[in-house]
Amino acid sequence: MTDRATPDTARRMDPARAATLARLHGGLIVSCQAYPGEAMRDPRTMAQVAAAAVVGGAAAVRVQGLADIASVAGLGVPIVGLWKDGDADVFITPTLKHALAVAAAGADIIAIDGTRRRRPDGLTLADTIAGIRERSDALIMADCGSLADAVAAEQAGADLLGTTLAGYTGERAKTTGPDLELIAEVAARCEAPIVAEGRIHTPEQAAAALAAGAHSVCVGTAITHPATITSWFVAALA
Ligand SMILES: CC(=O)N[C@H](C=O)[C@@H](O)[C@H](O)[C@H](O)COP(=O)(O)O
Repeated sequence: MTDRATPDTARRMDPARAATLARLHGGLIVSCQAYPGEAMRDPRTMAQVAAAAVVGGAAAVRVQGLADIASVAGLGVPIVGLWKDGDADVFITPTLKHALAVAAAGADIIAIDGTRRRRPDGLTLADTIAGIRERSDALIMADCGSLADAVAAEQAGADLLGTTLAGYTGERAKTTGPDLELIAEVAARCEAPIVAEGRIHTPEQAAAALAAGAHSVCVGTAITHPATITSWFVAALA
């Protein structure tokens, strides 16, 4: 059985990147994102939300947009950065150019679209990862939507495999909670550490994601999106 705490990929890594990976192991990544037009969409607000998450024990934060990434520097935890751009299917850090900008803004881990879909700049995922490696020391997290994506992303050289896009690409049903089946399938097939992400709404679901084989767990909405959380309560009262 693979020792997922120290997979081969981490053993081959330089010490700084391996240390960042080790800090995430068994930990909670809190995704702090506000969406276009929302009241909390302000880098200062997101930095305050991220700071509160760190006080609560977050092992890392995940933030969207170059200004937000820069605003969380100095929190003392690794930053997973992404840049959502465009209306096409591939919108999470869709191109090499976006990825390099995310690294330059201060991300320790660049979250990129990790699917097998065509990317807007025409590069393959492997080309994109190679281009990032040439110019940046950041770790690379592939946001995947299926087992086939995860297998391909690992082959392309991703350091972390996220289940972020499960239920959003048409390859998997959108489960009510986390896609635990996918986490287990990826854990059985891949050696790279898995970040369980997407629709994890309770501490019990977070623990179940780890038990299914995830290396770490990323929670967004249920911690940092008050409009949605409020709507859950309002719906329960109806
Ligand atoms: C699909 C997509 O665009 N996911 C985004 C990725 O960064 C975010 O909108 C999610 O909030 C994040 O993945 C965390 O997931 P959840 O909010 O379900 O805990």
